[in-house]
This record gives sequence, structure tokens and C-alpha cells, in this order.
Amino acid sequence: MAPHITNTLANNTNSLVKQGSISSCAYVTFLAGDGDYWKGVVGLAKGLRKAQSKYPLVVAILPDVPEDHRKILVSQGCIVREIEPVHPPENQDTQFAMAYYVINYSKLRIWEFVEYSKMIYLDGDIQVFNNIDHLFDMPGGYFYAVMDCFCEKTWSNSPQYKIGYCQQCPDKVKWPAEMGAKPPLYFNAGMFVYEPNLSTYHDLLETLKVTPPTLFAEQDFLNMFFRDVYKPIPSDYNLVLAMLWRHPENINLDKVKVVHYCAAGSKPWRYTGKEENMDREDIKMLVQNWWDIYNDESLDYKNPVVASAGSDLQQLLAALHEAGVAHYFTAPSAAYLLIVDIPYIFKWDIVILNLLVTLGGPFIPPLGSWRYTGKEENKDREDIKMLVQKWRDIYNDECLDYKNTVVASTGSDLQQLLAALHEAGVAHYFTAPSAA
Ligand SMILES: O=c1ccn([C@@H]2O[C@H](COP(=O)(O)OP(=O)(O)O)[C@@H](O)[C@H]2O)c(=O)[nH]1
Ligand SMILES: OC[C@H]1O[C@H](O[C@@H]2[C@@H](O)[C@H](O)[C@@H](O)[C@H](O)[C@@H]2O)[C@H](O)[C@@H](O)[C@H]1O
Repeated sequence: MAPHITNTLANNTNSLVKQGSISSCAYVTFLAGDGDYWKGVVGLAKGLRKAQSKYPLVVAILPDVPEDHRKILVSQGCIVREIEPVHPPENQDTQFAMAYYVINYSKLRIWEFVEYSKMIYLDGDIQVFNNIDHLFDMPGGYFYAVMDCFCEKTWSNSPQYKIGYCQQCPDKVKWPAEMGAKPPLYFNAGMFVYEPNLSTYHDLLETLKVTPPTLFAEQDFLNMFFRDVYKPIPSDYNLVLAMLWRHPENINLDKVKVVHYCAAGSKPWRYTGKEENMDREDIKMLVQNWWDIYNDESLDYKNPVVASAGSDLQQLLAALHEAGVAHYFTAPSAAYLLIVDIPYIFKWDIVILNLLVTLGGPFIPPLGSWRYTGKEENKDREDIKMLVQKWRDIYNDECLDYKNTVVASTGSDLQQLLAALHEAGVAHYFTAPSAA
């Protein structure tokens, strides 16, 4: 029986997380079909781990991605999210640069991932060799991406290609005044920094319905849609390989952080070296660098929680506690109250107090402050009265009530607990037939 993939469980969870989500960041990529692009995604997941990124990798997958590929992605720590395809309007006249580019419109679904405040999209044929987490700190409200290049023959029908103009070297062949305004800056859609937003998402889909498809599919569409808020970032963040032979003056390989294997024949997991430019020494080195990460078992995902937990909830909770992401108490009723990822120790103290009060556990404060009558021996002392009042002041202070993404997932149902933890991005797991 194929493993049950978490995205189904996560989607069915009563989304404790979504109700109280705090703003957060993540990388996101896109995977379609039953071909070999999953290898690119695994390489990307391991590359981000090697670059010690703090953020998870979400994989937006189309329904046609097979279960075994999904399982591999989850086992590599990816958060797998199934999306529905997005189809452009029918247009018989459109010839995409590559026939399969039509599937890339489905990337638009990632604007719906509003549990994240900011995301960096990366194609599956991209590798991150150096940490780029700092891109999440750039000012909000803009669409950041690297400029593409017009020198590839697939642009041959464009006015810029016909006169030899390229935004990568605007002074080499200047844009002639008689041709009107220069074309707006144009980005490669294989990598971009954006902010998920439902209003933008709906605008994108509505605008697409009345936008005839063009040569570079969703890349053209995104350039048109975000033209007024597009901000170029250095090519170090998305080296479109063809830049190495079209505009070498603009590239310093020592500074490149992100490599985009989008030139024909450059996909590392399919590389033969036979296509044009693929026998270059720099290409061979970049392909080898990709394989070095892909084959590095030390970069495989090791979840400290699931790996050590087994099926026993106690073990899991102890592992969560050990991993420092969760704290829990068992109560006489054998219900579990789990508090995950409490940011402030102060709140933690209060929460413990509230929990212990609620649970009536073995740690009941000696004073039994909520039962205080002052009648027992020594209980009429002023210092005792003051301490009991201080306890009540805190207990009754609603501003100290706990607010977290995954709070008090009660009940002993492992599935619900794991799904809530997974949804919160603090744990990844999948169930196997043995329920291990
Ligand atoms: O069969 C495919 C083709 C494309 N993709 C995804 O779509 C992205 C863009 O396609 P591709 O990389 O081939 O475009 P390029 O940047 O090379 O023009 C890929 O990186 C993958 O993330 C996929 O998952 N399966
Ligand atoms: O569906 C259109 C695709 O368009 C882009 O690929 C192209 C494009 O950038 C050309 O301009 C380059 O010359 C070429 O090398 C490159 O493959 C994106 O990388 C890809 O994710 C996807 O959006």
C-alpha cells in the first residue's frame, strides 16, 4: 500500500494552524508530470539544506505527480502541496517556445499560499549554492527577479532581437528613438521573490482569462502583470546559463549564488554534454557541482522527531520535546496537551501555570490559589493573601492568554497531532503500512 502522503491529512486537519498563523517565509518550487524533474527538486531541497537556509521548501505539485515521487519529496523534508492545473485561454495561433511551457501557467497557484507572508519561487532546475535567506528581508510590495536576455534565437520574432538590442547590454546596440519607448525590463520567471495574496491571486486568474498565450507562456504573462512593481536583482541570484556565452562580461562565477540549468541540454540529471555549448568547462563544473550535492547523503533530510519517534506517541512527544520544538504534559486523564514552539519563556511560564491549573496535574501549586478561602492555618497571613492575589492577577489577565500556531492539540490521536505539526511546518512525516 502506498504511504499516505501528509498533504491529504494536512488538508483535512481542522487547520488549527491557519486560524492563528503568524507571518512566515518559505521557498516554493513547482513539479508536474511523472518524468524526472523530481530529481531537480530533490537536488534543490538538498542544496537549500547545504546553504543552511532557515526556511522550508514547499513543492506545488500537479495531480499527475506519482505517489512514489511525492514520497521521495516528503522524505527529503519537502512540504508537498497538490494544486490544480491552470490553463491559459485557448489560442490556436500560439506556438510556445517549448510545447510543455503550457503547464507552467500552473505556477500561478502559488499566490494562494497565503499561510506564508513572503516566498521565493525557484524552478526545479535551479540550484542554490549559497544562502539567499536575506532576500526575504527586502522591502515588501515589489516583485523581485533577475533580468533575462533577448539574444536567444527563440526571441527571433521580437523587435529587440531583430535589431540586436538586449537589456543585458543596452549601450551595445541602443534602442532607436524611432521605435518608441524601450521595452520594459523583462525578467526570467525561474526565480522570483513575491508575496502570496488572495486578491492578487484572483486578479492573476481573471487577467489570464483575457490574455492570449505567448511564446514564453507564464513568464510573459508575469512580466506583463507585475511590470509596475518589478525590481531587478543581480544575476548572482539566478544565473540563466546562456549568459555565460552571451554576456560573459556581466557574470562573475565566484559571486554566483543560484544557478538556473535552463539552457538546452544543461539539466544535470539528463546531462550528456552533446548539445551546443554543453562541452564548456564552466558548464561541466556547474553540472558536477549539482551532482556533488544531489549525491551527498549527509544532506539527506533527517527529521529528529519522526526518525526517533516510532509509532509510540510518548516517544514522539519526548522526541519533540528533545528537539526543542514542543513541550507537553500528560494528565491523569491521559489526554495530551501539546504546546509547540512557544516563542517567549514568559508566556511559557504562564501557559504552564494555566495548563497545570486546567489539568489538575501533580504539580498543583501548593497554595491551591483558585480554591483559596483563608480559613486554613496560616492562610490569613498578609503575605499569603498578597501571593494568592498576585496569582489571580496573572491567571485572570487575558492578555497573557496563549497565541500560537499549533496550540494544545489535545486528544491522543497521533494522526491529528502529526498533521497539525506538519501543517505548522515543524514536523514532516508520512505513515507507512506498518504505522511506523
Ligand atoms: O515536465 C516538466 C517540465 C517542467 N516542470 C517544472 O517547470 C519548471 C520550468 O520548466 P523548465 O525548467 O523546463 O523551463 P526552462 O527554465 O528550462 O525554460 C521546471 O523547472 C519544473 O519546476 C516540471 O515539473 N515538469
Ligand atoms: O514557461 C516559460 C519558461 O520561461 C523561462 O525559460 C526560458 C526563458 O527564460 C528564455 O527567455 C530563456 O532564454 C530560456 O533559456 C529559458 O529556458 C523560465 O526559466 C521558465 O521557468 C519558464 O517560465
